[in-house]
Amino acid sequence: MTIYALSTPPGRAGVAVIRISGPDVLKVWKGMVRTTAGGAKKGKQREQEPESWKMHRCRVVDPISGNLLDDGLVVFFKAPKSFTTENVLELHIHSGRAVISSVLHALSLFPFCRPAEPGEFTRRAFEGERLDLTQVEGLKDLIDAETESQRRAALMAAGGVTRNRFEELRTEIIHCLAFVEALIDFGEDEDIEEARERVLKLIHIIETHLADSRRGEIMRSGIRLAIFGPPNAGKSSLLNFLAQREAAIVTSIPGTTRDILELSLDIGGLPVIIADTAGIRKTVDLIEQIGVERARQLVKSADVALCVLSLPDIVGDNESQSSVRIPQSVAPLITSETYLLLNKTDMVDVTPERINCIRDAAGAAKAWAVSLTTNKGTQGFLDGFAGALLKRYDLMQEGGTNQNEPLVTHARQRVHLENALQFLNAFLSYQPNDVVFSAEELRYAAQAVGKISGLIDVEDVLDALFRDFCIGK
Ligand SMILES: Nc1nc2c(ncn2[C@@H]2O[C@H](COP(=O)(O)OP(=O)(O)OP(=O)(O)O)[C@@H](O)[C@H]2O)c(=O)[nH]1
Ligand SMILES: [K+]
Ligand SMILES: [Mg+2]
Repeated sequence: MTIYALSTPPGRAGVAVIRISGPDVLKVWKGMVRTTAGGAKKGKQREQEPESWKMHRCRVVDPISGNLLDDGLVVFFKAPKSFTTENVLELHIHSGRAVISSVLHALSLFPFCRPAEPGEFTRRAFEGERLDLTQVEGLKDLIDAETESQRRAALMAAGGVTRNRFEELRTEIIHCLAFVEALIDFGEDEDIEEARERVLKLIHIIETHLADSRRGEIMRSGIRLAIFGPPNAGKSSLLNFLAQREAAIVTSIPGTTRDILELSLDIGGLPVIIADTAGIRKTVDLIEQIGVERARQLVKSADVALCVLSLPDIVGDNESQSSVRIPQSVAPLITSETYLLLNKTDMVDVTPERINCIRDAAGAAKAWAVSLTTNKGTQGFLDGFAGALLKRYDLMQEGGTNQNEPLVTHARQRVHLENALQFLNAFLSYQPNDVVFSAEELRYAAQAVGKISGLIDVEDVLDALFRDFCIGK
């Protein structure tokens, strides 16, 4: 069936693109497109196949009445060199409600045409093996990308870089398998050691990919950042500063924030889902108790935790570390990965040495000092905090290559990769003389990685590989 859909957002704009894909695209061309190219071609247009991958100036007409619907441009993509691998036609028309609906209505008059389902063009691209699943995921992520880092990662996946990296892993497993199968047929015992060493290396590579702290998945969905601390430290003031608007209520009454308030922000090009929480303290107020418990849970489950402390409340008069009083209620939530924001420097200022002292006393990763009312130090904090997040999540920033970018960006990919790892470990657990059974494990491992792309059958590749093998190896 030939399918069609408006591929641009509906509404008033310069241009709308209607995409048509399927076996009968040329019939649509003949019925609705009148190119305005002059000369000899004019009369022949109805019979000839249009020149592919070229913009043609055209009039778009109703296929039955021949009435003019709009004036625009058309491109024909000849199969298989099109997005869907089928014949594709793109009508570039004026983006107005009536223009679009008249052209869509005209398309519906063809008995062989129907409106496309959501994602159907991409599905056809997958079925035509134009895209594998990692590219389909990348394409979806590209459309959803809201920050620079998301755009870059999605583009890598959509462009096939991710696909190639998984394919390299799979090819290496298949090489190991081919090696073991050759042993079964013509085996010499020493060779099994070589196969085991190659599998060990592979295990190491896959383990490294899996030990990425879920960076790729976190970057795609957004880094979950929890702001926490004692009441009145300035947590909600911080949220408002980061959001650049009065999103949360700020008052001088301790216990103002009770529920969790979440916002999505872009910090240094990274997607961050930031949460303001209730000030953590012992309280008899039932509602506040629930808020405090929610805050504790959120801090524990967040990707990044930022503790806000009020300087006048925590420092004594003398400069020594022993004079720092980290409130009992928040101290257990501070870990070596927690960031500290020391607020209210307008009331008590601190030297950089003193900041480091407090950071060490609290056992935190990094600390900055600011005044959220006067804005002193806030730009330095923002730069430093963004830098710390970039270092933690986005290796591309540090003159990195594609190889540094996390390979796994979807939970689905992780599951298959973990399965592959199990099969490879199972291969090693066999006695060296159990070659026949252990080979099966390699086959499963290759299949597990193959499921990530969703395209290829292991047998096909094995056949192709063996064809290139010479007897004796
Ligand atoms: N002097 C001074 N006061 C500040 C500063 N930042 C915030 N405050 C004040 O501190 C009080 C508490 O601020 P909030 O932002 O509501 O503090 P919070 O941590 O969200 O408080 P709870 O929601 O009650 O836990 C308010 O009166 C703010 O105006 C600062 O840098 N200097
Ligand atoms: K408050
Ligand atoms: Mg608050």
